Amino acid sequence: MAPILTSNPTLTLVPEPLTPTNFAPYGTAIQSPLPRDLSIAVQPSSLPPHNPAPVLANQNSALKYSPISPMLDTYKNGPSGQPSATRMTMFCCFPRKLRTIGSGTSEKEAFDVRILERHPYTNQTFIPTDLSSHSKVGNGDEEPIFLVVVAPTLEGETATAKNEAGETITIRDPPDLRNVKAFIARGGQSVTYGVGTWHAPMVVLGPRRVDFVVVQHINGVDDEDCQEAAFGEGVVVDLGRRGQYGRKEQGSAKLWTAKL
Ligand SMILES: NC(=O)NC(O)C(=O)O
Repeated sequence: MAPILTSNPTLTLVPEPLTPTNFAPYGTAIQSPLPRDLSIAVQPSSLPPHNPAPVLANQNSALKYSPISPMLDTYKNGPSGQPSATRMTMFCCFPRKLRTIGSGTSEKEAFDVRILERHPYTNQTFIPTDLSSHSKVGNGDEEPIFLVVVAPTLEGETATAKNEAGETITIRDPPDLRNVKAFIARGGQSVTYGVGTWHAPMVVLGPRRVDFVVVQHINGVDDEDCQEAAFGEGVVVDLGRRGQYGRKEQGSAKLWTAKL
């Protein structure tokens, strides 16, 4: 069981659409730099500048962008000195249960963030499989989305928590629970959590399961592979009206329809 932090903040988060820019402080948001309707491999020089610049590959039938996200391994800084290896895993993530907040016409759905975790010596990439990058809006036929919840690290600080045995322990470099952020990601997007970035276990929202290929490093020492911090019901993601997952009457329809 994850240690439970003794401080219990109250915070309501309205998620933003995930973009490479707004996620940059926490890692990398990966998405195609090309418009969806580009169906021939054009000369790279005819495209807007991009970093990394694309090159033609695969008998000129592909545009290759490399590197798109780093694969970082800092286990050499871990106390055990245990060697690490690159690991590819599949996480089959089922839709999460939501809670109703408000009442009557202002009734909304909400997700309670009750736990954050981090990988202090590796970054970690979640790549959804079987998710169309063409998310539809509407009842019944919409694609699932996933919620990416992250918190900055209070570097060099400690927080008090209770472990399973009820003992008081300290968590080093704990999450800054006053500055948690939530992002909505959709098909066509992947996410790399930076080394040591606090994040919620993957949250899939919508009608069906999403399977993710996950790439990271691992050395088999529990506390070096994954650290967790649990807390009470205070951190809530406001997902808007029922079935809309953050899509509001105006403006935030962009959550679903934002172009790459
Ligand atoms: N992010 C997530 O869903 N899970 C992990 O980070 C994990 O390693 O368990």
